[in-house]
Amino acid sequence: MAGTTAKHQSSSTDDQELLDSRGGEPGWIHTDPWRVLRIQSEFVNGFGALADLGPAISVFGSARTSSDDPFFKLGEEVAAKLVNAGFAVITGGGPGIMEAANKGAYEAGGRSVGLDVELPYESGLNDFVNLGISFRYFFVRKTMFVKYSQGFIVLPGGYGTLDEVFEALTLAQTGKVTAFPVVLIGVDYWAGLIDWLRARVVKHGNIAVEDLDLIASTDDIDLAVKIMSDAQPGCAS
Ligand SMILES: C/C(=C\CNc1ncnc2c1ncn2[C@@H]1O[C@H](COP(=O)(O)O)[C@@H](O)[C@H]1O)CO
Repeated sequence: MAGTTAKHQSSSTDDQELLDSRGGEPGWIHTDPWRVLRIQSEFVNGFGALADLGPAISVFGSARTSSDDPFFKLGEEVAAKLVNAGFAVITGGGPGIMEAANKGAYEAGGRSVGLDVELPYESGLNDFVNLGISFRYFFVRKTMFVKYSQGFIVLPGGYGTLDEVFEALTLAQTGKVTAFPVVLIGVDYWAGLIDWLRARVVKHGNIAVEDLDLIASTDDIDLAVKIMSDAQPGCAS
């Protein structure tokens, strides 16, 4: 079987120790209040490192995309175009689409940010990050993506990518973030999901039909970058 599944891992991470203690050893439960200090320090480090980043767009997508996949090239190209449009590029700092976007941003001479997370199977920051921060906790890192970017561009991916998409959509739907475009690159890849949202989720009344407008889907990376630029404060178009 391809890939790595956390349940088969013996090494633990701070995230796992915090979250995965159901019915478990009281020792961990008693240390959780103290863990708050460590979590706090992650927020402080992240806020400090990213405070002067300027306009930025996060680019997401599969950690498993290989460099010969056409979406890897698209990830590079869209990141380079974001840099040329005046944005820094933020990714999860890992392999696959993250590496593609960091490569595109780095080679275009832009800020190429990697927000890495401690995983049982370490991959570390890719070689194209020029501002890297490592996090122990997924939820701290996720705050940084939303707080320090003005929109998300999303290439094909799996659970991690879907989590990032739906977090942004939930925050936009509930008004926690405004003017926050989410553009999915790869019309064919995403069509099934968008069809399902329309045919089932809207139909059952679980989202409003207007909530679909929070998502754009295109194969045109120039359009994706334009959507990001047009959503910026002060943009006249
Ligand atoms: C799978 C492998 C390494 C994983 N390394 C990661 N490093 C950093 N960020 C990651 C990693 N894996 C997932 N993420 C986050 O989720 C998104 C991709 O998840 P998906 O399930 O692959 O779609 C990505 O945007 C990251 O934020 C070894 O190859």
